[in-house]
Amino acid sequence: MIDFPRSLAAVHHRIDTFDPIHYARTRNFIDGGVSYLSPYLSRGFITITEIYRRLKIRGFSFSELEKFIQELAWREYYTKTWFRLGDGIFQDIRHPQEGVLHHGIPAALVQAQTGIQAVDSELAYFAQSGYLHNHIRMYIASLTCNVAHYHWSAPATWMYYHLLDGDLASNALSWQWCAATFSNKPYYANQENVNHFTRSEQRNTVIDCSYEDLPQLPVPDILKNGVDFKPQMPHIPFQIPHINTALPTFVYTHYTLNPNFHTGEEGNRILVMEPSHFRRFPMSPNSIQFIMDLAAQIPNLQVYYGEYADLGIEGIFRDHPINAHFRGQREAYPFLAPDLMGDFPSFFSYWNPLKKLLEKE
Ligand SMILES: Cc1cc2nc3c(=O)[nH]c(=O)nc-3n(C[C@H](O)[C@H](O)[C@H](O)COP(=O)(O)OP(=O)(O)OC[C@H]3O[C@@H](n4cnc5c(N)ncnc54)[C@H](O)[C@@H]3O)c2cc1C
Repeated sequence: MIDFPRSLAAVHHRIDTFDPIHYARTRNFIDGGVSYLSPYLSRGFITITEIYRRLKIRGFSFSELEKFIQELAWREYYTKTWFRLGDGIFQDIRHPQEGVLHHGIPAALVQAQTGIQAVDSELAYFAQSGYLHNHIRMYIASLTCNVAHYHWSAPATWMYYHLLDGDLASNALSWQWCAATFSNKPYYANQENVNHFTRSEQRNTVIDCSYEDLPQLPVPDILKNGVDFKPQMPHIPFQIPHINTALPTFVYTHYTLNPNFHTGEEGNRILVMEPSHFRRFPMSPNSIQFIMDLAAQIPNLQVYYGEYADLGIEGIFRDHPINAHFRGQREAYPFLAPDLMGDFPSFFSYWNPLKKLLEKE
């Protein structure tokens, strides 16, 4: 099981030993050279800009970095879409999901019994690991939305709950991309594809057929039984933070938990975890513990489990859709190219101009 260390030094070490060239060749394989940086990115503990700078310092050319930066740009694109649409990302974006027969989650997912060994072996310890390879996430979404015809929303909530890298934009929009409510066609993977990228040789599963036949399949019996998802509410001790009103207050959220934020400046530091948010978008005890462990790396950070408005302060914080309702001093979100503005209706309408700017640097 992959380890996610909590210290900033360990995260820097992970970036500094990452091989973007090997990544470009192998990222789609279950044993490929992926970065395992997503939990830190989702929590804002490191930013894409910081990663990019560290890789540039190591002397990689843009073409050597391109595949990895392009993947990071997907995260930026999804974040930008969240800024643009707000809560609209939690509904079918372009058009309703076609052919929906079920709501809820296939019980086979929760029980790790889809019959597809490469998927089940990852699902079996997903609640402990808090991580799934991107291709496994895509297989799960294909199976759930396009083979078993469940609406994407409840399965996305279940996956988000367990992921240490849970990011509402990357999550909802990736599910919507697979379910074709945010893309042009549904994503399908058959057993041959699963076997290739997971280095397995399984046959006779519910998806062991051609790409012509896969969309026509009746819902496999093993995926018919749906369950409702019953998350646990986080247990975070309620504490009224001590605030020195003579000093500025730096406000963090579980999406903007950056140790470099106004580092070295004197001030109050408060991580705001809003119960109203966690009731709507629950996270597992493991994910909450991960947030607490990262928060502990920031000196003098007080954890406040309560509503921001009830603090009665106007803090200084990094702009993010999660804190759209905060009052105070909003500082720019650290995008790779802060001046690149626009609506970007598709990923490539964002990536093409971004690539041009980065190539010039
Ligand atoms: C159904 C589904 C749900 C997902 N839910 C989340 C989620 O809640 N949080 C999350 O961070 N990512 C999510 N992803 C995207 C992606 O799977 C993870 O970011 C990636 O697997 C994280 O592992 P890594 O850092 O080792 O990836 P790497 O392959 O090393 O990628 C590096 C970084 O690029 C970005 N990236 C890579 N692939 C994608 C992608 N397909 N979409 C968006 N960004 C990408 C991420 O920031 C990632 O950390 C989801 C994908 C799917 C298909």
